[in-house]
Amino acid sequence: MIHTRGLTRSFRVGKETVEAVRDLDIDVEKGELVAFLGPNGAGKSTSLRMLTTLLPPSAGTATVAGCDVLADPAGTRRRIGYIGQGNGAGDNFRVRDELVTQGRCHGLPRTESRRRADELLAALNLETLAKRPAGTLSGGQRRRLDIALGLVHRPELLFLDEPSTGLDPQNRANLWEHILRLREESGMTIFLTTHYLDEADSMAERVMIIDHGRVIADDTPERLKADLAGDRVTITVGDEPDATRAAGIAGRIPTAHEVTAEATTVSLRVTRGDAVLPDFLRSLDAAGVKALTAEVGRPTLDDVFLSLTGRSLRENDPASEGA
Ligand SMILES: Nc1ncnc2c1ncn2[C@@H]1O[C@H](COP(=O)(O)OP(=O)(O)OP(=O)(O)O)[C@@H](O)[C@H]1O
Repeated sequence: MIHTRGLTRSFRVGKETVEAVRDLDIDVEKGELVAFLGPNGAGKSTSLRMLTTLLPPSAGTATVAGCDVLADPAGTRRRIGYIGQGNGAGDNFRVRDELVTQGRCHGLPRTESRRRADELLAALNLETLAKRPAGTLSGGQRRRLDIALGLVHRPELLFLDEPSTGLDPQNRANLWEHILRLREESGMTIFLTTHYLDEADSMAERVMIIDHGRVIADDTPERLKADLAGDRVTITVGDEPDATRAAGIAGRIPTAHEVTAEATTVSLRVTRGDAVLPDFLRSLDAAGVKALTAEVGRPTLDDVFLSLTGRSLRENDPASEGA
C-alpha cells in the first residue's frame, strides 16, 4: 500500500540546508495500522506530505495505493484520505453542507453525495450537529468532522497527522473508537503520526520510530519493547555499600544492561524481569545483601526511544505530557 525507496526531502533555509527526511525506505501492506512516532522536528509531517503528494521529494521514489506520487499525483489523491493538523472545514459552513460539497468535489453525483454525507454523520456521531456551522463545534467534534471529510470518497488508505493532539483523554478515546470501528468495517489501511506514546502503543499494530529524518526502529510495539528496552528491575537495599555490591551482582546477569546504583536503589534492564528476579534475589542473599523492596516495571515506547537515542521522546515535548 505504501512503498518508498530513498525518499528524501531537504529545505533551504538561508544558507543552511535542513535534511527533514533522509533515505526513507518503508513498506506498509494493505490493512495495516501503522503509527509514525518521533520527537518534534523528526520529519513525520514532511514524510506524510510527500506521501500525500502535497510536497515533492528532493530524491527517491514513493508508490502509494498503487500510484507513483510523482508520476500520478491525481490518481494517488483519489485513492487516499489525508487529515492534516489544521481544520478541514470552513468555520461558517454547516457541517452537512461541508460533507456534501466535499463529495461533489470528489465527483459524486448530488444524491450520492447527500447519501454519503448522512452515512458519515451517523458513523461519526455528528447527526445532531448536521446544521451547525463548523466553527461552533468543540475540539473533539471538529476532529470527527475532519475525519468524515477525509472519508467522503471511501479511500483505501487514510493518513492522519496527529489526529488526537489537543484533545482531552475522553475525546481521544472517543475519536479512537470511531477510527477503529471505521477501519474494521472498511478494511482501510491507516498510517498516522502521533506524539502520544500510549496511543501508538495501544492502537497501532506496528510502530515506526523516526528521528532526525531516519527510521530507527520498525516493529510491533511489543517486540520493540522486549528487544530494545526490556523490563526494568529495581531493588532497594539497606545502605550504599550494599547497593554497590548489588549492582556488581546485577551486572553478571546475562541480559542485564543500564545497571545503576543511586544511594540505596539499584536498577537494571533485563529481557524478562519476572524470570530474572528470583535468581537475582537468591544471589544477593548468598552474598549477604538484603533486598528491602523489589519491583519489575514493564517498558514503554519512551524506554525504546531512550535506549536507541539516549534521549527521551518526552523532552521538550508538551504534547506528550501525561501520555
Ligand atoms: N517548509 C520548511 N522550510 C524549512 N524547514 C522545514 C520546512 N518544513 C519542515 N522543516 C524542517 O524539517 C524538519 C522536519 O519537520 P517536520 O515538520 O516534518 O517534523 P515533525 O516530525 O512532523 O515535527 P512535529 O512533531 O513538531 O510536527 C524540522 O527541522 C523542520 O524545521
